[in-house]
Amino acid sequence: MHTLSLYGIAGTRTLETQALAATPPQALMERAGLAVAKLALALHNHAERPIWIACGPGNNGGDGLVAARHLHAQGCQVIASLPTRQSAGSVDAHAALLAAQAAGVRITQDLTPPARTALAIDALLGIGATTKPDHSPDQALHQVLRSLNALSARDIATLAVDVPSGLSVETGECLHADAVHATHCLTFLTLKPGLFTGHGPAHCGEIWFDDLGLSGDFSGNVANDIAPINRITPDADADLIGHDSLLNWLRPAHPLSHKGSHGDVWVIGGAPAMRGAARLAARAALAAGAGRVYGSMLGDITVAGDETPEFDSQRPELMRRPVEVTAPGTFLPSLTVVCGCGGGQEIHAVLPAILKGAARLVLDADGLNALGADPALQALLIQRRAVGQNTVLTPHPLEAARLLGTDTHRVQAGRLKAAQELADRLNCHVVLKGAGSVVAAPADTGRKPLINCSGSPALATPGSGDVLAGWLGGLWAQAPAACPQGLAAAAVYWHGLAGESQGLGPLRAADLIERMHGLRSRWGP
Ligand SMILES: NC(=O)C1=CN([C@@H]2O[C@H](COP(=O)(O)OP(=O)(O)OC[C@H]3O[C@@H](n4cnc5c(N)ncnc54)[C@H](O)[C@@H]3O)[C@@H](O)[C@H]2O)[C@@H](O)CC1
Ligand SMILES: Nc1ncnc2c1ncn2[C@@H]1O[C@H](COP(=O)(O)OP(=O)(O)O)[C@@H](O)[C@H]1O
Ligand SMILES: [K+]
Repeated sequence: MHTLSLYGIAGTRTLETQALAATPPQALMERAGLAVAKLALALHNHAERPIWIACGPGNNGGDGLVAARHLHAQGCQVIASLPTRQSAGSVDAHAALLAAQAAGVRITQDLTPPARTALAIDALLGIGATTKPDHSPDQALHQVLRSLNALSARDIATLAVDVPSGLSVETGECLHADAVHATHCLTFLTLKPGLFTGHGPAHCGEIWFDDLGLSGDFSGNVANDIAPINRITPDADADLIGHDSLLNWLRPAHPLSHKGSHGDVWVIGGAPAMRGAARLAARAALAAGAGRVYGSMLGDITVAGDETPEFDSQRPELMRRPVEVTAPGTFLPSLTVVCGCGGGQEIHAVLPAILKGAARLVLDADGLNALGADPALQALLIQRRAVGQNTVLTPHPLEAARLLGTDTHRVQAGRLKAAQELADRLNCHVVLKGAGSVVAAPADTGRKPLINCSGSPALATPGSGDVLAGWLGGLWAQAPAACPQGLAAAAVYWHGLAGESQGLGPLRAADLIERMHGLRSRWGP
């Protein structure tokens, strides 16, 4: 899959208005409803059991009613619930209701799903959903949301039309406590950011896309009932990271390359009791392909009592280096620094010199906490870009909240905004981790945020963030002039693919490194 544009409500509405103006009445809704019916048929494994379609009062409900008509025509047992006394809202939705009634679809105000429902279709709310319920009776809406969730909790296929009802397509936050957990989501016209970040991945299941014929068929012809559209493509709100982010990493190395051509990484972290974090980051940098990887442990190493002369006795390739950050010539241009992994309180003392000296810096974990607590360090970070030094911060949501002076809930309620705000405030690149990681660049670069669609809960395991930071450092060392946002995109996508390859259960961090390394040899020529 290639990088794809993501549009929030405003961009989607712009495209929808253009599409509506270019098509005969009801054509778009007919097309959307037909697409829902086709996917529903593919998912419907029990022909003798009913399909329940929960239809809301707007056009999302209209899509559901069109689907109901088609499925009924195919001989399926269809029951459509309209949890409102009003007739469906818009002209198109009203026409869909009349057509479904005329076709003999069973339409009821009974909000309980039929017994033995085999497939549920959530056509309650789409992009017109608001945070403050403005439509009564709310009780009815909640009852249907709960019924849909009860079905999906019993592993009954639940197909969300355009968006799982109650999920914000802008942010991926839940507008309702009972937002639908779909097993499939068929989205229309645009891919939307909220489907891929925050709660989106947990609520959408498998995501399908139908552009309703707007971008033409494979031969470049737009569908014949769509007039030539004088299209003004709105600015996308974000891009979805695709396989093309890996393009530069799928080529064999230059035949004359040597370790000196692959750059150096210096990992600084691993305070007592957290040595493993620095080792994981260093191993990851090495596996990502950095030429030479050095590691420094913070704190008095004799205190730990478990030290060997090597940085990592399991990885003799890694070189130990003293934590000497002020000596002249320390920060050579070939050096990429990964700092913070298990750094503890001790990281604070070395950060000023690192922020002043490192040409390329990945700052993670305790490095971020030190930064959040000290405005002087933030000032040093802000100055870096002006002298050609680049930084990528890799906070998880709590670290991001500390940096922004807010709480995790607020960060998660607006992940794109939070990542962008951090990038702008601190004048650096930011990877906001967690499902649907967001990679933001400072606004003056003109680059929109990216959302990662790879990944799985197999990555929710200690040390996987250290691996990401080290891997990113390892890639950056090999491509020192590359755009940090593109490198971070490659790193999160790669990391996510390795997580997906695990299936169930955690992918322990040391194994994650090997999995990421193994993927590359599998992609190779
Ligand atoms: N306009 C068109 O022709 C097309 C529309 N499409 C569908 O139309 C949807 C958008 O339709 P609408 O703009 O009518 O919006 P929706 O159908 O998403 O929702 C609007 C309706 O829901 C009610 N509502 C909103 N938030 C609520 C809440 N929190 N609690 C209770 N009720 C609430 C509103 O009062 C309104 O009646 C898309 O998501 C898509 O499914 C697609 O079929 C493409 C074509
Ligand atoms: N449920 C999930 N889905 C996708 N990615 C996840 C999930 N849970 C964790 N991750 C990824 O795993 C990594 C965890 O990093 P972090 O929280 O810093 O862990 P640690 O501090 O233990 O290394 C991040 O890259 C995050 O995006
Ligand atoms: K829906």
